Amino acid sequence: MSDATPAPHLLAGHGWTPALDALFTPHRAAGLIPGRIARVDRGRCDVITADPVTGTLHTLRADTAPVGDPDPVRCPCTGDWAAVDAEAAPLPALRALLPRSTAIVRTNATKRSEGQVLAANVDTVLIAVSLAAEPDLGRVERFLALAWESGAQPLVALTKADLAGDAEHIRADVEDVAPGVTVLTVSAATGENLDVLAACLGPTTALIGQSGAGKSTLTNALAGAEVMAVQHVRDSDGKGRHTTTTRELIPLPDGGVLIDTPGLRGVGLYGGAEGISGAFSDVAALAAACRFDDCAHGVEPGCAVVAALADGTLAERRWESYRKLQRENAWIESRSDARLAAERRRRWKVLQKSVRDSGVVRRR
Ligand SMILES: Nc1nc2c(ncn2[C@@H]2O[C@H](COP(=O)(O)OP(=O)(O)OP(=O)(O)O)[C@@H](O)[C@H]2O)c(=O)[nH]1
Ligand SMILES: [Zn+2]
Repeated sequence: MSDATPAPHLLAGHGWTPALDALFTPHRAAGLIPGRIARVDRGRCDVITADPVTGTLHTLRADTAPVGDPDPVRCPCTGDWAAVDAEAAPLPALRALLPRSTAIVRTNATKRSEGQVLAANVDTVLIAVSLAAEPDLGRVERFLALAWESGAQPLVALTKADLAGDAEHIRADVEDVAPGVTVLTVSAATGENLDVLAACLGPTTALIGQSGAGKSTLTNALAGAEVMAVQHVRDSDGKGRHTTTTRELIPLPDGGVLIDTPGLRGVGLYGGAEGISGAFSDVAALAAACRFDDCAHGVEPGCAVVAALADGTLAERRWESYRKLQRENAWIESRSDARLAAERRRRWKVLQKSVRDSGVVRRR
């Protein structure tokens, strides 16, 4: 090195930042090393660490028990940064998790009042929606609310564009329900827009969507390698189905990492008030323009929502979709663990903000 600037940290390509480095100081003093969790399964995880002597990255198999928590939302997950005790015996162990900047949390599919973290410390939430059939706009809105709630920037990829008759027309419809979000048509089969998509990704991107949306195929296309198993269904008997079951952190050729998540059947929001406001910023703006602050958008005079529904500026379908998500959120927030989790996320956000405001800025 001819100049005095320090070499970037070996984990910089995996999202390590000066802000995280500052947070890590006490752990470094305790002889621990930083690592990013690539996958978690049954009390163990794969954690990516850097060896400063050899200048190479290593994936360690580590024990997650020391950072286990009765609350599943606080348990280690893909994307978390951990303080790793590499010398622990019989195997390396996680000693602490760094505070999360963002987290995609949905309600657990089996225990509805419990949260499940799909990915942590994500900058971009890439929502894959297949164009093989007409997209369900309500489901797209639900994914968008989940994405906005995480604290990361959503991005929509309409996949399998090669199979759609009028991809541009559908894209315009989806864009209408996604204020503030870029919506791209892509095809892993033809390569359409893959370069544009790659340029839109943040340092860490999590890919979410329904099973069969083409997430693993897109991951492979973006990674430029066969890193994920793709569904191959033998036509005769429907057997031989391989779908994504674990989350993996995959480095991308132009820098940054991608987290593929298992296909989601249903997306239950988990403390989604901010997410719903983000996904429905147009509706929130209308509601703010009503004459009365406590307008119930029914019979009140000067209701901007009713006026927008009457003149068609706000679609009846979208208004109903908004109200449905709000009702669902009211129910889930009435559950104490969800409420506690929402409070905790607010505290994380405040902490992250104070880290950002201290002048050490995250790469965007
Ligand atoms: N024609 C076409 N087919 C595609 C494209 N991308 C994916 N597919 C097909 O869509 C099917 C599902 O793709 P996957 O990548 O396995 O979908 P997934 O979202 O990862 O599914 P899960 O792992 O179950 O969540 C496979 O048969 C792919 O070959 C595309 O761009 N064009
Ligand atoms: Zn109103």
